[in-house]
Amino acid sequence: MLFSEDRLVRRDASYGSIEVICGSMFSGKTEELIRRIRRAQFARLDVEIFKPTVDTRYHHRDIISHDSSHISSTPVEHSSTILRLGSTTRVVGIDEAQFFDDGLPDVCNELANRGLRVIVAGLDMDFKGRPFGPIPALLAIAEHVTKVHAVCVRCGAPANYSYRLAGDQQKLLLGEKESYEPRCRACFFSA
Ligand SMILES: Nc1ncnc2c1ncn2[C@@H]1O[C@H](COP(=O)(O)OP(=O)(O)O)[C@@H](O)[C@H]1O
Ligand SMILES: Cc1cn([C@H]2C[C@H](O)[C@@H](COP(=O)(O)O)O2)c(=O)[nH]c1=O
Ligand SMILES: [Zn+2]
Repeated sequence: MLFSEDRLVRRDASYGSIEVICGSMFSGKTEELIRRIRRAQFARLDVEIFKPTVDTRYHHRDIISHDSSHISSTPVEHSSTILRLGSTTRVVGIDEAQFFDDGLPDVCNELANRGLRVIVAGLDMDFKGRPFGPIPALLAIAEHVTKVHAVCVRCGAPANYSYRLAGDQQKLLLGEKESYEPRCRACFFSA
């Protein structure tokens, strides 16, 4: 089902909401985040977008999808910095949220309680299939959750796992196709 924004048009509501877009690598999280942000911009709402400074893969500032869509963002070290928003900001986008500290859910709650629409995108699982960073807590407190799927590179089924090709065991390993493959459950666990 396509995500519907019809319920999000009440501009005078005193409370906002949290939306989470999650899934594996290559599942379209960033594309979906950019799509929602662009629609908010078409509605002439002030938007601010953040990403963690640790994600410097493609560009220092921009958020760039695997299909080269891009949008400007502000890299921040710590989630609390996101609270220093402009007073006219109505919509906040956050990409690669799995890399943020555990304070991110509280930050999102505070923004939503101030009346902002908060849209968060991030990996729900790491390369071992374990919940990743603050994403599980965000899934619990979000009003709206969208899980998107890539295409399993082995069998073509919907993929919800990010299989790491490299042997490194540390949680943080930036990369794309040279280091990771989106895989379905069967292909992930039978590797
Ligand atoms: N195996 C795959 N399954 C789906 N999309 C893929 C795959 N490999 C490459 N892509 C590309 O990745 C794009 C999604 O990129 P992106 O939004 O950056 O994903 P994510 O943020 O979830 O990693 C797709 O539109 C497609 O062009
Ligand atoms: C699974 C997994 C991923 N990463 C890194 C690899 C990429 O740089 C990003 C995810 O980017 P995407 O926009 O979702 O494609 O995260 C990691 O560091 N550790 C992992 O376990
Ligand atoms: Zn598969």
